[in-house]
Amino acid sequence: MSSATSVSASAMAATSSAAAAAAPPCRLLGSGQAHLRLPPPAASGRRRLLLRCSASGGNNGKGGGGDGSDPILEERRRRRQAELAARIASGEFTAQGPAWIAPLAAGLAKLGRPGELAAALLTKVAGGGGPEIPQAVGSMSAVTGQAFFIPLYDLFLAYGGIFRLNFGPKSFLIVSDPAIAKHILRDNSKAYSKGILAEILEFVMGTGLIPADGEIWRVRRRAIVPAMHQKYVTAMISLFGEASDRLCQKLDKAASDGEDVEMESLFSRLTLDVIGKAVFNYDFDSLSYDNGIVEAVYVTLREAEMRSTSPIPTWEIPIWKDISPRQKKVNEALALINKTLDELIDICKRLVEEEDLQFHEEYMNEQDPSILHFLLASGDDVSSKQLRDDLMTMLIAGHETSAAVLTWTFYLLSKYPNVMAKLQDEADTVLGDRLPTIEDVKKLKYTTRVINESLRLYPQPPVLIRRSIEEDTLGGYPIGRGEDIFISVWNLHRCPKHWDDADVFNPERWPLDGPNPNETNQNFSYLPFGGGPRKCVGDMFATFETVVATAMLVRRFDFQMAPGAPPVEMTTGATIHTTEGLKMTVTRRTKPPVIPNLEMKVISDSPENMSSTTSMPVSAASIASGEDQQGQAYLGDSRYNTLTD
Ligand code: HEM
Repeated sequence: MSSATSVSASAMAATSSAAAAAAPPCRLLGSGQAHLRLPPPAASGRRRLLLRCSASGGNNGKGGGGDGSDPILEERRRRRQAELAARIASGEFTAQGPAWIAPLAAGLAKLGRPGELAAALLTKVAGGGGPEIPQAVGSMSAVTGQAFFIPLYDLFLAYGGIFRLNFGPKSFLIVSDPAIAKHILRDNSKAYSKGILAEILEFVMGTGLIPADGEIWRVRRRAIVPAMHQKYVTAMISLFGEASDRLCQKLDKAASDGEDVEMESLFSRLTLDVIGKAVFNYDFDSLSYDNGIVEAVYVTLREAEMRSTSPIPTWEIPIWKDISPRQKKVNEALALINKTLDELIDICKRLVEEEDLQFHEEYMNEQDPSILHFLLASGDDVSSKQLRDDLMTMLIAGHETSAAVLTWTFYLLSKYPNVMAKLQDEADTVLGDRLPTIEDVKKLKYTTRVINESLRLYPQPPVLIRRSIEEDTLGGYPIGRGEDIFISVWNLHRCPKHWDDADVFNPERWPLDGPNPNETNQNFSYLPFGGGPRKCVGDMFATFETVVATAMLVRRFDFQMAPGAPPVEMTTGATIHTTEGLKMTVTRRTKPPVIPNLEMKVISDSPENMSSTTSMPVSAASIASGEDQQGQAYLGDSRYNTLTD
């Protein structure tokens, strides 16, 4: 078990202080040995329905792929699940108090120590009132020992699409219902901020697009999204191909030398190299070297993860934060990254001044197609600090996510050889030995479905975080301001009510000629890139990137779990990591003859066959024009301006 994924007494103690109101989500759900007790759920119709779902075969949140192929993991998972189920059934998790208690207690707790005591007293004495939002209170031992989003699944099956999770005076709403998710993310998004997420990411992303709220977010989103226009994404295909080819060369050597490879770290390097070039035209070349800047990026990323899972916010302790060797290292890393970004911004400014290109909607400098170049050429009136925040945000957002998608895709492929064989057939037919073009990518339909399905089983990130900044009604329950909310994408993507064989990796569930699955056509049961105005700006980029890498790798190699590889279990940072890496044996494939498949059709460009912003050129065009396929605009349009005004 990773200490990063359980909740500790100190974490809960931390949550009860004003400082900890700013604590990161995983830290709060976080790590340790404390005991969470959740109340018997209100006997609502919804809960009974979901309990039936559970009996129909719900998940499990097992480590690894959910295929039951590792008997040790399976046994461990079964034991945990049985223990949690027994505790839920015993009523240990069910609070009797009315739902207004927890928000009131949370408010009191923010008033300092006396408020905390009053909150604890209130929580203790309140009981027996008419149950409203199903509540879970108490100790956390039942949910320790695994990534924090996993036990939330069983609680969801027991308590329903919205329930409250209380730790002492701190409480969270856990949302796993598509209609409620849609309401928060899209229909009433103006009533929600990024809350805890913004607080924890501030040190590294500042007011970049992910943590930013309100006017800053609106202005920055309007500036950045147009940079990812169709021509840009098309140009990126070559970049994806070249970077993937460098990884192939590395694997080729490993195959010759008979060495096993740790694919998770290689995918991380692949996507770092890609995003550096794509965002600010910097070649980290991390697949070849470990230079200072690469190390600085990883120090910063690990720090962000540590802060989101640590029970004690040591980085906030006066004096200690200045003398701690760890914080010193982080500060040095950040200083180096900032210096490098400042230099890149300066170089790019000079290039823009010298160039003779007219700026237009699909402006792109062929030598430097980066987002930074587009922003500067567009005359984006922004401070260097804000520009750095934006670049850093995209570096992180577009790096770990894509790496995690590739890691779990290859893990799944190692467990499902029939899928791997179909994938290889498609790559042989479409690609041969060429680097992919945009036309090829459109033909890699099965590969796209494999990525769609991998993202269903392993959403990155597994939870979305919001805080209510206005009163609202969720699932029929009134909620106040200041509620911290976790939308469990993991639960949505594995809900047995919505998915047949929810835990099975089955790319065939998405017909090849059907629309590309997205939150709109799946009615918010499928949210791989979020939804509403805060939807991922890099969805199409990331889909193409992972499709190209997957197709090129399986075209050249067979992948198997290495003999004696550690079991693949999950732990969380911002995305789902493995606990001990993904150690694989790669073998060169003997090339089968390429038989052209005349049946192979290009994915249609017709709007009804497209995702809202994922995947294909129509989508790119619509992003450039600020619209999705439903004609809803995502930036710079009156609808979302109104929402954020
Ligand atoms: C497979 C890879 C990726 C996945 C699964 C992914 C997923 C997501 C999700 C779920 C969100 C919504 C977060 C929320 O609502 O709280 C998001 C937002 C975002 N993503 Fe991605 N992302 C990926 C790749 C990328 C790439 C490559 C970039 C940049 C090039 C990027 C940039 C962003 C940004 C800037 C936001 C914030 C948008 C806003 O708040 O307006 N992402 N991403």
